[in-house]
Amino acid sequence: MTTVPPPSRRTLRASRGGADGPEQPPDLARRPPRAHGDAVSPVAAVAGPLRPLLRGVRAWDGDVGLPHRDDDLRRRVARLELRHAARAAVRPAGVQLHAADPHPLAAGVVRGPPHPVGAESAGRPRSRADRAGPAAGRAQPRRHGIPRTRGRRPADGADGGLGRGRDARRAPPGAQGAPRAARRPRRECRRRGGRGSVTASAEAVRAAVGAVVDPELRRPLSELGMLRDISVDGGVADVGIALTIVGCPAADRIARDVTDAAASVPGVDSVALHVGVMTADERRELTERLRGGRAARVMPFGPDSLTRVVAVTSGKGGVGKSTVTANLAVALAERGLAVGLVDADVHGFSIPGLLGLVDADGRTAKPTRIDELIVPPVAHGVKVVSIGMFLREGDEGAAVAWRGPMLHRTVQQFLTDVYFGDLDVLLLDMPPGTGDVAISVGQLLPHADVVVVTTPQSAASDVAIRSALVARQTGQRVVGVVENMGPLTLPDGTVLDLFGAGGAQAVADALSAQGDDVRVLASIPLSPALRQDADAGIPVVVAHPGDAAAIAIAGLAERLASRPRGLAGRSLPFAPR
Ligand SMILES: Nc1ncnc2c1ncn2[C@@H]1O[C@H](COP(=O)(O)OP(=O)(O)OP(=O)(O)O)[C@@H](O)[C@H]1O
Repeated sequence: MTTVPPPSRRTLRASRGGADGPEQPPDLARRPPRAHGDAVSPVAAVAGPLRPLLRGVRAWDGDVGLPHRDDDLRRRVARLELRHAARAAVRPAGVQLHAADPHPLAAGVVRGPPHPVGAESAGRPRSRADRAGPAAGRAQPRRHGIPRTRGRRPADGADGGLGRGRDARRAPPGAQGAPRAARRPRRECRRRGGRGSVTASAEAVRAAVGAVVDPELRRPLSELGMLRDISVDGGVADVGIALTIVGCPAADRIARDVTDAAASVPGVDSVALHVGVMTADERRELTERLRGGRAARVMPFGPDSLTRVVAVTSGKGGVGKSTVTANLAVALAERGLAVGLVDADVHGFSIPGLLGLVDADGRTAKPTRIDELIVPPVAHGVKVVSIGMFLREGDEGAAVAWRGPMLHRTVQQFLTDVYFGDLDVLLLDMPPGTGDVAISVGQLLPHADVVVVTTPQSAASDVAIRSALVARQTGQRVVGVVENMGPLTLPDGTVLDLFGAGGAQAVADALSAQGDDVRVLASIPLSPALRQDADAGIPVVVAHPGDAAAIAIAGLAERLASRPRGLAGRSLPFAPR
């Protein structure tokens, strides 16, 4: 993947508390995240003339306003979509986060523009399933009765997806047929030379295709109910799949992986792929399954959750908290953990830019919406959500000027409506200081661990102590202090300590004196490489893993990952008599 440095990332950051920014509605699930970079969505263009017909319909389905209940209208819109898509698959102008797709779908397949979902830089170790290709993800013998160890494990889905534990509810293998109107023309893949006398069975093709992992949902297609009719006739595999939504940003990759998986089955000479779209009922069933039985809008990160929640905070702004958080998230993901990252710095969001989720034109990757569920983009193995992804196109540089209730609702929705799946670690990039968001997060996640970032300077460390004390007041546990922008060793061996030294230790000592023992977890030096990589949207732990700052961050990840979770707020697995 070629990631083009977004030169204007800094200018994209919303200024804190500016007054002229557009007030955004707080209900993110009602906002229609548009396909990334889509200048004019083909679906929107089609649905536009139908708007008057749709008026008065209360329940909206997908991001183009299709009504749930009017099936006839749905079919008409679907037919129009097909016709429109056959004319042109819209690509946005300008440079994209992905290089051009070398395997474009056949004309007529509705597809969105390239999307950084699942975006990976060249240097990032890929998940086991990714590394080995689709065939390697083929159904493995399931092991029953063996307790899962948390900690190091392959990326979501690579080890059986829904079978991962608590929220497991398996989808029926194969899915109901797609409506005829949603059928897409065939994508053909012909193998030269054939496989001699081997005869492929439809079951073998279904197993291979079903094991393909959806790059957004990170679960095998068979468990997501995305398989349709699959048959084999004389070496030709006829494979039907259903995407979750029209214009699914991951459509290209799914189609490619499915075709490759089917073609890898011995005896298959060519593959004819039919791409449809799930019905509203199927989507509803899917979102319920993804929630694992949890009611809509219920936070999955409560005290009994197995996900460790770590809020990264600072007293002062500009100490490198967001940069450290983004790199820490990637470093944890590189260790094989399932990691989510919530950019709770709503006014000063910068996480999308730091993780390469902003393209050269300043467009931020958009989450995919499946009904009420928001599927976050994935960057360097980390599922990311930020308010920057919900701003209207063209508004990315505008200020987010919200007061407490709006901020609270936004953070709450990030935690309830975004589908993170089964996470090992959820990191929150907190705004600096002790404002509304810090208090909201304290209320919503009182069992969270807190890491305090400070520079060595006393001006920063003094304020950092205060923000840690507020976290403690809400019940959160301060697990350590990170010193950033520490002394830098120059090539001639001299040491440049621009911000002095010892600030983090002072914070740790002050907090230990007033409560639990708090240690300095890492000292990250000033690093030109870290700064340049941050501006280019590539975490330094990926771009320059040998840099002293990257090594310090990797050490921080190691220390955090090996640290046991606190039991505060968690119910014990027995009842006293
Ligand atoms: N160790 C470091 N060496 C050099 N530059 C750094 C280092 N850490 C952070 N920076 C740079 O410092 C600037 C501020 O970093 P960042 O935005 O992460 O701070 P922050 O604490 O999150 O700020 P805010 O709270 O205002 O969002 C960025 O330009 C970043 O690249």
